[in-house]
Amino acid sequence: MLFQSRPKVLVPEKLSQDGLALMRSSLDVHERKDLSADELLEIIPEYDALLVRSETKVNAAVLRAARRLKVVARAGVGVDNVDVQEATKLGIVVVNSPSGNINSAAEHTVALMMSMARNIPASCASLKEGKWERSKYVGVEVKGKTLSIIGLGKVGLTVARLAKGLGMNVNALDPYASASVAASASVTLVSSLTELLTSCDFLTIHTPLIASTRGMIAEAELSQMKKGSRVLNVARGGTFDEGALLAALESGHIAGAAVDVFTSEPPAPDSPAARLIAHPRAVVTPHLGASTVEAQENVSVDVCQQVLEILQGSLPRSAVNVPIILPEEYKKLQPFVRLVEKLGSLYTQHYATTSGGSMTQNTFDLIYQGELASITNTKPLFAALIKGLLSPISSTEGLNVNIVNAELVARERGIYVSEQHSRDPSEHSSYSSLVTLVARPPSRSSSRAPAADTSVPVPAQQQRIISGTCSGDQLLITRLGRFEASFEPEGTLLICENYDSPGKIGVVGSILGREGININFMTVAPLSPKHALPVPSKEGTQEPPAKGVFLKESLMILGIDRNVPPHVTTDLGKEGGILSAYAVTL
Ligand SMILES: NC(=O)C1=CN([C@@H]2O[C@H](COP(=O)(O)OP(=O)(O)OC[C@H]3O[C@@H](n4cnc5c(N)ncnc54)[C@H](O)[C@@H]3O)[C@@H](O)[C@H]2O)C=CC1
Ligand SMILES: O=C(O)C(=O)COP(=O)(O)O
Repeated sequence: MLFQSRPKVLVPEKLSQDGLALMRSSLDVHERKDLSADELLEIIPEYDALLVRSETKVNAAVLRAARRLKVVARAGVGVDNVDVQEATKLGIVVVNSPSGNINSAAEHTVALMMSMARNIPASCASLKEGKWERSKYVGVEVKGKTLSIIGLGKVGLTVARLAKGLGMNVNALDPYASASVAASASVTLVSSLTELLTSCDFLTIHTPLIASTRGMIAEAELSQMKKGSRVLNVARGGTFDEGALLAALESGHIAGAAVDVFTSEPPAPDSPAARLIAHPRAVVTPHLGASTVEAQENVSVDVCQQVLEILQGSLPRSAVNVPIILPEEYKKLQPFVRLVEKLGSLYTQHYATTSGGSMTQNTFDLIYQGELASITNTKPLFAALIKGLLSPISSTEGLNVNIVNAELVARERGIYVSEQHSRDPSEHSSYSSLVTLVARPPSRSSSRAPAADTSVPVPAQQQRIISGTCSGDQLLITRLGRFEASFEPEGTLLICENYDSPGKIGVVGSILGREGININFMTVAPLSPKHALPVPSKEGTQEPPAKGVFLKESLMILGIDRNVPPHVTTDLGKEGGILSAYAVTL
C-alpha cells in the first residue's frame, strides 16, 4: 500500500504487536502508554488514526482537537469510552472488533461462575496464608441449576452454550434475540425480567451499557431473586447498581457476586465499587474478560487491518457509525461516487452562478437508472452529492463531508434528497447506467427519500437538471439543463450559453487568447429536442425577434488551463449572441 506521506497512528494502550506489525510498513505507529488526558489532547492533532481499548476516554474534546483524525479504532467490542455521536458529527469513522474477544469474555464468565460456586479465590488466599479451612469453603454444583442471561448476543449465546455443556438449564431475556437461534442453543426465552429473576440460581448480564440497561439490576430487582442466588457482570459497570449489590451481599440475600467491570475503572477509593471489591463473597477481576493472548491477537489484527483500509480510502468492515456496504457493491459504486460528487459541485457552481450566487433550491431528486438502479445501498452516492453540493460554497475550512456525517450535514444545511431507483428500461438512454440530479422546490422535512413532488411542473427552461454516466473510470456529463452534453467533468471549464449561429467559437477563442488562456478542448452541447422548445429571440439584443425568427441556443464547453478573471466573463457576455459565460472548477 502506498501513501503519499506516512499517516500517523496513535496507540495509547497495550495492543498486541501482531496487528501493529501489519501497519508499520506503511504507517507511523506511535505507542504512547500512560498518556494523561491533557497530554492526549495536546498530541492528538498530529494523528490520522487512534487505536484504543477500554481505558482511553475518547471524548468530544479529544475528537474536536483532532484535526486530521479519520478513524478511531476500538480493539474490542464496547465503544462506551468513545463519543460516537461527536465522531459522527465530525465525520470520523469509529470501528470496533465485534467478535475477536467474545470467546474470551464468555470463558471468563464461566471461569468466574465456577470460581464463585467453589469459593476458589478465597480458599486459595486462605491456603496461601497457611490455613487449611476445608469446611469453610464448601461450594455448590452448577449442574442442574438455572443460569439466567440478560442479553443473548454474541457473548451471551457463547456463555449459554458453555453452560449447557456444564449441565445447566439456561433461560434468557433479550427482546431482540432470534427465537430460532435461542432454540438451537436450547435456551428458553422469557418475556419479562421478573420471570427471569425469580427463576434463576445464577444471573449473568451480557448487554451493552445503554439507556435501557443502565442500572437495570438495582435493589428492587435483586430482592426478586431467590435467597442464595449468585450474580455475574462481565459486560459493563453501571448495568448493576453497585451499592444495591453490596447491600444484598451484606444482608446474605445474594450468596455471591462475580464482577469484572465497574462503573468507574479503576474504582475510586471508598466508592460502592471499591467496597464491593473488598467484600469476602465477591470474586473480582480488573476488567480481564478480553485479556487473553488469543483475543488480543484477534482484536488487534482486526482493527489494524481496518485502520489500514480506511486510511487507504476503503469502507470499514465493522464501523459502528457507517452503514455496512458489501465490498462488491462498494467497488461498483466507486466511479459513480466520483461522478455524483462532480454533479453536485457542477450544480452549485452552474446554477448558483446563473441565479446570482445563491443556492435557492435545496430539494433534489437523485435518480439512478440502468444497472446502478439495482444497487440498494447507495449511501456513498448520497454522501458524495452532499459533499459536491457544499464544497464550492462552504466557507468552513476543510468541510469534511463523508459517508459518516452526510445525513447530519444535509439536515443541518436544510438539503433534502430523494434517491430514486428507476428500473424502467424505457426511461434511460443507451448508457448502461445513468445518474440524474434534478432540483425541485423545497417541500419536505426528511433529508432522505421523500416522494417526488410532481404537483408543481417546472417549465423546461427553468429546470435545473444534470445527468452523467461512467465508462470504466471515465466520467461523462450527458445533460446540463436543456442541453445534450458530452464532456468530462474535470479541471476548469468555461461554459458559454449562446445562440447556435456561426462565429461564436471564434469570438470566445479570441477573447481567451487575448488573456493568454489556453483552450485544451472544446465541445458543443446542442439543445435537446425533447427537453425544450427553442426560445424566440433576436441575436445580440434584448429586443423581441422579428416575426417568425427562432434562434436555437446551445452550450459551448471549453476546457481551459486556468480560471478566468471576472472581466473576461463580463466581456464575453457583452458579445452578441453569447447569453452567459461562467467558469466552473471540477
Ligand atoms: N469484560 C470484558 O472484557 C468484555 C466485555 N464485553 C461486553 O459484553 C457485552 C456484550 O457483548 P456482545 O455479546 O459482543 O454484544 P452483542 O451486541 O452481540 O449482544 C448484546 C445483546 O444485548 C441485547 N440487549 C440490548 N438491550 C437489551 C435489554 N434492554 N435487555 C435485554 N437484552 C438487551 C441485544 O439484543 C444483544 O443481543 C458488551 O457490553 C461488551 O462491551 C465484551 C467483550 C469483553
Ligand atoms: O471488548 C470489550 O468490550 C471489552 O470490554 C474489552 O476491554 P479491553 O479491551 O480489555 O479494555
